[in-house]
Amino acid sequence: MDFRIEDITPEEIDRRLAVVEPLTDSVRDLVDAVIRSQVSDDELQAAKATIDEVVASLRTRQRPGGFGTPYTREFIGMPWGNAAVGARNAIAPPLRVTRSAGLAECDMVLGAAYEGPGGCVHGGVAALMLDQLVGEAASTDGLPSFTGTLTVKYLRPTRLGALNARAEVTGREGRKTFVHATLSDDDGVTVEADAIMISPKGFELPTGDALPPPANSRADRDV
Ligand SMILES: CCCCCCCCCCCCCCCC(=O)SCCNC(=O)CCNC(=O)[C@H](O)C(C)(C)COP(=O)(O)OP(=O)(O)OC[C@H]1O[C@@H](n2cnc3c(N)ncnc32)[C@H](O)[C@@H]1OP(=O)(O)O
Repeated sequence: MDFRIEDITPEEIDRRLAVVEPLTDSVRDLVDAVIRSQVSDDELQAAKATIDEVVASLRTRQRPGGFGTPYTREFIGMPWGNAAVGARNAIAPPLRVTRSAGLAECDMVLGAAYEGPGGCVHGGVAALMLDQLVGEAASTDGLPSFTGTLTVKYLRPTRLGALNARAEVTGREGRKTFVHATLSDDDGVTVEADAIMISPKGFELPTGDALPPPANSRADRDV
């Protein structure tokens, strides 16, 4: 796993986020536009040529592998490639998670890019959102955890649109943390999940303190 240190200041994090967040938003918009566009085939082909040019320019200098999760010396994480929260990842809705002891919560809007059954959220996407939330709830006491087991129960179809996700720690036993999570629409819970999260053996934070909130967005940095 990539836990590299990047020795940068909070101001430099903000500066980088101010550049990449709008870019990622535009790519997100592009994904949605491609799915829902009703322009002609000629216009679609012209769009492809334009997009290919942009991709080629971005590939002139490229990091090998994934983005990883760099940390500052103050242990602020920058998981900007993360599939649920990453500031540089257009696949991420992105989730803006609020945390308190043993609790993680967020509102989100899942649009056309997250469709499984027609008009509904893909079951794997629902599991992805809940996996992130259980990870964040389990980590609020300072140690990161891996998902060991995630059991997902789909109670009824989740319509695309505005949703809320919530995860709460229900117990701890040695390195194991038990977490219950829900995904809800305006009418109540559509998906629930139970997770067993495991802290890595012998892992200690360099500071010995609780993790500061990760810097996934300028909104997080304002907290
Ligand atoms: C202020 C706030 C700041 C907040 C700041 C937040 C920042 C941070 C947020 C990050 C949020 C990311 C959220 C994404 C979360 C993923 O997506 S994680 C990726 C998916 N998961 C993985 O890839 C995990 C792969 N598996 C593994 O690496 C290893 O199997 C594990 C899970 C680390 C366990 O390995 P291990 O430590 O060698 O386990 P082991 O010593 O054999 O067993 C320890 C105990 O766990 C149990 N156990 C082991 N494996 C499992 C299992 N799979 N299932 C259930 N129990 C198990 C054992 O039975 C044993 O129990 P006891 O005997 O103690 O009762």
